[in-house]
Order: sequence, then C-alpha cells, then structure tokens
Amino acid sequence: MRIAVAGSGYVGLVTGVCLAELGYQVICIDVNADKIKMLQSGRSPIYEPGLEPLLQRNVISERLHFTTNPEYAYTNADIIFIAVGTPELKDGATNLKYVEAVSKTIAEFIKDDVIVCTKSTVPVGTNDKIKEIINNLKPQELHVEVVSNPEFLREGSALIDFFHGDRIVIGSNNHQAATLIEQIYLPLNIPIMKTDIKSAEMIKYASNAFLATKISFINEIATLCERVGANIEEVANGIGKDHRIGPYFLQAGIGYGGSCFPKDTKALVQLAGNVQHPFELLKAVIEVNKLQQSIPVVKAKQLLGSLKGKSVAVLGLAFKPNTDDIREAASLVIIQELLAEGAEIAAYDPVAVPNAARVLEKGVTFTKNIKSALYGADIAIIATEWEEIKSLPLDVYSTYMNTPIIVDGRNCYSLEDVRDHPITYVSVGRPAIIKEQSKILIH
Ligand SMILES: NC(=O)C1=CN([C@@H]2O[C@H](COP(=O)(O)OP(=O)(O)OC[C@H]3O[C@@H](n4cnc5c(N)ncnc54)[C@H](O)[C@@H]3O)[C@@H](O)[C@H]2O)C=CC1
Ligand SMILES: O=C(O)[C@H]1O[C@H](OP(=O)(O)OP(=O)(O)OC[C@H]2O[C@@H](n3ccc(=O)[nH]c3=O)[C@H](O)[C@@H]2O)[C@H](O)[C@@H](O)[C@@H]1O
Repeated sequence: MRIAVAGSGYVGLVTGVCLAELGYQVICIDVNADKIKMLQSGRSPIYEPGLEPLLQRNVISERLHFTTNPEYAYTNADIIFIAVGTPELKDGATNLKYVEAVSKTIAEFIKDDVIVCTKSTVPVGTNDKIKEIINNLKPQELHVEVVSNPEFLREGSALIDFFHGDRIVIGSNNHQAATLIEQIYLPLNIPIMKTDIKSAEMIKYASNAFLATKISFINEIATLCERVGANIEEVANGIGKDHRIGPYFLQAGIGYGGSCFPKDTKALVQLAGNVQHPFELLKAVIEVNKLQQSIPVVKAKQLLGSLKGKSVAVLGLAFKPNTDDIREAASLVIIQELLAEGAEIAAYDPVAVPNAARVLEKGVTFTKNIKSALYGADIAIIATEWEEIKSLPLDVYSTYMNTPIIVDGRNCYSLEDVRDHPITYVSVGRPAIIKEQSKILIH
C-alpha cells in the first residue's frame, strides 16, 4: 500500500513518521521547500519528544520520503491523507484555502483510483466539498472516495497519542473505503469507530469544544475559590474523583492556547451560527478564556501598582510544555499587555524562544537560562509549566530577584513549599501568600 501525506506540519509529519514506523511506504509532500529540505536530511522542523529519531530511522530505511513534487507524491498513491492547515479567518470561520488547493492538486495528478482521507480539522460538510472538487477535476475514469479521519493527538505527546490513542474515528459513506483505512490502523489495537462523514467531522469539533469547556469551567471555579478562600486543587481533585466527571483537564491556569482549541471553538460557534443556533455556552467558554489569559497582568498590577519601568521575568513561552509551539500562547497576551504597561521583560523558555522572537516586537530580552531572566526582576510570571520551571528550587527566586514576587499562572509550586521561603506567591485558585518584605510594595 502506497501512502501519501499532504502537509508536513505537525499532524502530517507525525502521521507520516508513524505510518512509516508501522511499515508502510510513505511519501510526505509539502509546499514549503525549506521544510522538505530539512526533513529529507532527517531533521525535524518542530520540537516533539521522540520524533526526530523515528524520522531519521524511517528516512534511512527508505520507508519515508519527503518531496515538494505532487506528481511523485500522488501519482501512484493508494491512499492520500490530507493534513494541511485549516487556520481561522478574521471572523472565526475556517480558512479552507489550503484544503481546497490540495484537493485540486490531487485531482490533477492522480492516475489511479484513490482514497482521500482527511486528517485536517474541517467544518462539517467539508469532506463532501473535497469530493466535489476532486470529482470535478479528476480524469473521468478514476474513482475517488473521501474519508474523514480526524486527528486527536496532542502536541508534546504526539507519538504516545498516535500509538496509544483512546479511539480512531473513521467517517465514510462507503464501506469499502472505511474498511481499507481501518486496515491501516488495526496493528495499533486502538478502538476504531466507524461513522458517517458528517458525524466524524462533528466528533472532532465537539471533542475540542468539550475539553475547552472543561478548562474554562475549572478556571471560573478557580476564580471563585480565590474570592471565597477555597483551594482549586482540592476542589478539582474532589470533583474529578466522580468518574462521570473524571480527573482530566481540570488543571486551572491562564487559559487554553495552541493551534487548535482557540480556532476550533470559534469555528464551531460559526458553524452553529450558520444553522441558526447561537452556541451561547461555547461563546462564554471563549470569553472566559480570553479574560483568563490577562489575569497574570491584572495580578501583577495589584501587587506592584504601576508596572511602568518594572522588570518582569516571564518564565515559559510555549502554549504548553514539551513543545516549541507558541501559537495562541497565553505568554504572548501577557507580554503584549506588559509592554503596553511599560514593563521591561526578560523571557525564558527551554525551546520556544526562536518562535517567540519571530512574533514579538522589540522590548523583550530573551535569556538563555532561568536565572538570567530572574536576575534583578521585580516580579516573575510563570506562563508554562515546563518541568525545568516546576523543579526550580524556590531559593533561586529569592537569591536572584530584586523582589521575590511570583505570579504563577500554572500552579507549579505547592503552597506548603512556598510558605517556607521569603517569597510572595500568587497562583490560580489558591490562597495568596504575601510575605512581610513585599507588603510595602503591595497596593
Ligand atoms: N497541531 C496539532 O496538534 C493538531 C492539528 N490538527 C489539525 O490538523 C491540521 C494541520 O495542523 P498542523 O499540522 O498543526 O498545521 P501546520 O500549519 O503545522 O502544517 C500544515 C502544513 O501544510 C502545508 N501545506 C499547505 N498547503 C499545502 C498543499 N497544497 N500541499 C501540501 N502541503 C501544504 C504547510 O506548508 C504546512 O507545512 C489542522 O486542520 C489542525 O486543526 C488536528 C489535531 C492536532
Ligand atoms: O485538535 C488539536 O490540535 C488537539 O488539541 C488539543 O491538544 P493540544 O492543543 O496539543 O494540547 P492540550 O494538552 O489539549 O492543551 C491545550 C491547552 O489547554 C491548556 N490546558 C490543558 C489542560 C488543562 O487541564 N488545563 C489547561 O489549561 C494547556 O495549557 C494548553 O494551553 C487536544 O487535547 C487534542 O486532542 C487535539 O487533537
């Protein structure tokens, strides 16, 4: 079976590498020539734990190929996975131009019957559109089936998710096509669900929207905990023990970021609007998240008064640990707001600095280690719970900072540990710890 994967970004690359690892012959294609050159030499353009060794192994064994040439990728393919980006438009709707472009190219270059399997997250009805585009342009004698196969991997644990995911969803209106895609995944021993195409498309959006809802819900409860003197960790633990609720995605923080929750929630609101169903619950989830991302700056101002000329250390830039992805990261919102307040910023992240430096305007100094970011700082804001940050001894803050004040957006430290140090510590949904030496600063 010859497999082509269109798009060698996060999902395309992980899919290509993992399918090659399963023993398939895979050609990954991308329109970005620099990316393809890098991949051909066995280097990964994204930081994803464990990915590069698998990439190299499969490139060397010639199971995995990278190209910019659609003829090479599509002409002899039995199955073509579409994994191109589906970013949001200004109004929150999904920009389908990459999906449409790739569908046209596929139609132009195929010379045999083929199954086109969509991994990109696309609004309900898009797979029918893909089929229509391809059918309108392909050689008449060829037969093309389109299958929806949404992807559920998380950045930072993408390989574990591919090989040990909770379920695989195959949406198709054609039994034979669904069975062929099922064959590919059978060796993984993951429960496979076969549905119609539209339900598969909806499962993807509903999953992301539900997870985003859980996060905004727990963040709202966290704010209430702060106001009434409860502790969100005890509360999350207590509600998570109910198996109908479950313990996952109840980590209060500074909101969800990343390339998917923000865009997919907005896309679902748009989709709902298109069918005259204003999705008020999801709109509230999005609004809560927006406010949540600004909370560290609000708290910093409560602690220091004006931030003008204040030296702020921002620890963590990636939207979550174990990735260099900064798309829609809370850190970016925090930094823009700090700059607007006139603060001076020293920022640290173990891997995301090059990506952050590309999008952040002047006024941010990126440091090579945590201590340099903390040196002389008036306040530290923790934006990403990297292990390196969570395991940083607390006396580093009191040693290096001008005033040891931490606004922890990810609840990295236990309150018991902080109490033993001369540190003022404000986290999410937990009682603040205000130390004597900071009180003079606090308004
Ligand atoms: N990043 C993630 O963790 C997940 C993403 N998804 C979905 O998967 C899709 C892809 O997401 P990412 O991989 O993050 O996007 P990405 O932006 O990292 O990669 C997309 C790639 O497609 C390439 N491309 C664009 N037009 C092309 C064409 N005509 N032919 C070949 N390549 C083309 C781009 O150059 C880029 O390298 C999106 O719909 C996203 O919502 C789904 C689950 C997880
Ligand atoms: O469609 C997608 O792209 C993917 O989106 C998410 O994966 P990802 O964005 O990689 O990362 P998550 O681990 O879900 O975290 C997303 C955001 O939520 C935040 N989060 C997560 C969990 C939590 O309890 N609290 C919380 O604030 C994280 O800090 C992060 O900013 C989903 O978890 C994947 O199943 C899905 O495939």
